[in-house]
Amino acid sequence: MMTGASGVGKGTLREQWLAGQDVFYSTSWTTREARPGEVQGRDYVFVTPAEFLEKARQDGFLEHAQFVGNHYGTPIEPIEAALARGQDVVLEIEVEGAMQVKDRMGDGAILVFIMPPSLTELRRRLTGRATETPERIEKRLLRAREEIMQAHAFRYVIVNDDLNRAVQELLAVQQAERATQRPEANWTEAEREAHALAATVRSGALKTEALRQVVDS
Ligand SMILES: Nc1ncnc2c1ncn2[C@@H]1O[C@H](COP(=O)(O)OP(=O)(O)OP(=O)(O)O)[C@@H](O)[C@H]1O
Ligand SMILES: Nc1nc2c(ncn2[C@@H]2O[C@H](COP(=O)(O)O)[C@@H](O)[C@H]2O)c(=O)[nH]1
Repeated sequence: MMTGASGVGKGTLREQWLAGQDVFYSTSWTTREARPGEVQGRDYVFVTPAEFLEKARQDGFLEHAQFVGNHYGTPIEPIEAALARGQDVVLEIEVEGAMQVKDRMGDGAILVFIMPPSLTELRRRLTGRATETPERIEKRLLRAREEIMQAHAFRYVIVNDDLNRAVQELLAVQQAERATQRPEANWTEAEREAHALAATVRSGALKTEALRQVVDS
């Protein structure tokens, strides 16, 4: 599961990371307006607040959260169906929902936080994407500061400065996590290399001071 601030590049990374892979990407429900070019059922299931709240009342979400004035949630049924088919499931969600997944699934969920190189760069990316008003960009950046300070709660932290390197790190995490389900003696050389690379992006040694430097930069 990928989490991190809005505009850090989660969607961009996900497209490159999962290209050609047989995994299930969970399409979220949201109450926000569709942006030009977004397609109902592909980018999101766009619903009214009443429809969203009814689904939540029926326990139809694995997690759900409010983000800058809108509801977002991961519908549980498609995930259960994908897991029953034996597919790995990928979520791309904000931090409050990611915390809910962590609480609910424990070690069963592989949690990756995507970190921006700096808040200045995050602002540049949100502005460059041109999907939000200046006011909404400021609200998303405020939320980003809180989200970044929680990065250490996730198993891996990958900095999305160089996109290609970040994709390689995501692939390594995926390969390493799959390998750890088998005895180490049976790992291939590629799995050993992936494990070593994944170890460099474990969140274990992350200090609050380092997170503060990102939000102040
Ligand atoms: N490594 C990178 N270097 C420079 N620009 C990047 C990089 N990764 C992504 N971007 C750009 O940053 C912008 C935001 O990326 P993207 O939409 O993938 O973010 P996101 O985290 O999925 O956002 P949201 O959570 O709001 O959906 C896009 O314009 C994208 O092209
Ligand atoms: N908790 C959840 N967060 C989600 C979900 N789907 C997307 N998101 C995150 O919301 C913000 C804003 O998204 P945007 O499309 O309006 O830019 C971003 O961080 C998304 O990753 C979800 O199902 N649950």
